[in-house]
Amino acid sequence: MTAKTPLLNVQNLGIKFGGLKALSSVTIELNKGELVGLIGPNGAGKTTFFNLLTGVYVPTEGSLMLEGQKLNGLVPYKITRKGISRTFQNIRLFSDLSVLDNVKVAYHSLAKHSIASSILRLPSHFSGEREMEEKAIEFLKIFKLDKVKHEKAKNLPYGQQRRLEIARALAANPKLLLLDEPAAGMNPQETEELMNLIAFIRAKFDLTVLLIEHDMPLVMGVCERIYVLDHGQLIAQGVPEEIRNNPKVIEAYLGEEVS
Ligand SMILES: Nc1ncnc2c1ncn2[C@@H]1O[C@H](COP(=O)(O)OP(=O)(O)OP(=O)(O)O)[C@@H](O)[C@H]1O
Repeated sequence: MTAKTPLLNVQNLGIKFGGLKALSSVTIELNKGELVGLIGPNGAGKTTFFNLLTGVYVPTEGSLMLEGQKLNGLVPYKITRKGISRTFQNIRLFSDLSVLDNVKVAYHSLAKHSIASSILRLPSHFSGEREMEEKAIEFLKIFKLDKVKHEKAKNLPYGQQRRLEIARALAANPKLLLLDEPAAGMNPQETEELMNLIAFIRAKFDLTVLLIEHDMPLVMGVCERIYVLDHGQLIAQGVPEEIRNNPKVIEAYLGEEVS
């Protein structure tokens, strides 16, 4: 990758569902290390964009490149291995597994020890397991979840479940982390803590982050740049101050306050 190659390069991306163009000609570039927001009114196409980036949907137009490598047509687990992880708008944890196991599952997808060594219980299986557990616990400490590591995920309070989802996404060792409304349902104090946590993990893990969020103070406070979608099209991009004052953005939100 040359210095000028963006980490993520999305050109003229689009998808149709039957007659509906859910996304049309979307061009977005993210440079390594950036923390960027993706906003837009309900139904604008934000989650569809994440689903295209992660291989859940296959684009009907345009291209997707990560570090200069084409992602179009790759299945989700291959895209995870290439370095894109996500969280979901509606939390998707393994609710009956422990907090620790939820994070270890993400490691298993990347594990060096083979399935054969696991089945045969070879020494490499045990050292792999130990290493995985140690790393998982390290992550849980960062997210202040180590004390509840043996709890079932479903028994955690909502804010902790959201943090666990991010911890799990990070365990897959992404270059690009996609967060889909991570502050949804959080109270103001939890939201503030989350903002600080996102900034912290970006620096610590050398991440690039793309954040979908309806909480405008959060987006404006934490993101360096923002893209705005409306009816499947990109209507604005810029630094928070430009977005706040952009008439197209204000109109798209139909009088909703962009504070
Ligand atoms: N699998 C699908 N089949 C048909 N239409 C779909 C599908 N997925 C998304 N859409 C449509 O695409 C459009 C964009 O939806 P999307 O969920 O991406 O919006 P969003 O910006 O994430 O909205 P919200 O903020 O409400 O989550 C909507 O009209 C939605 O109904």
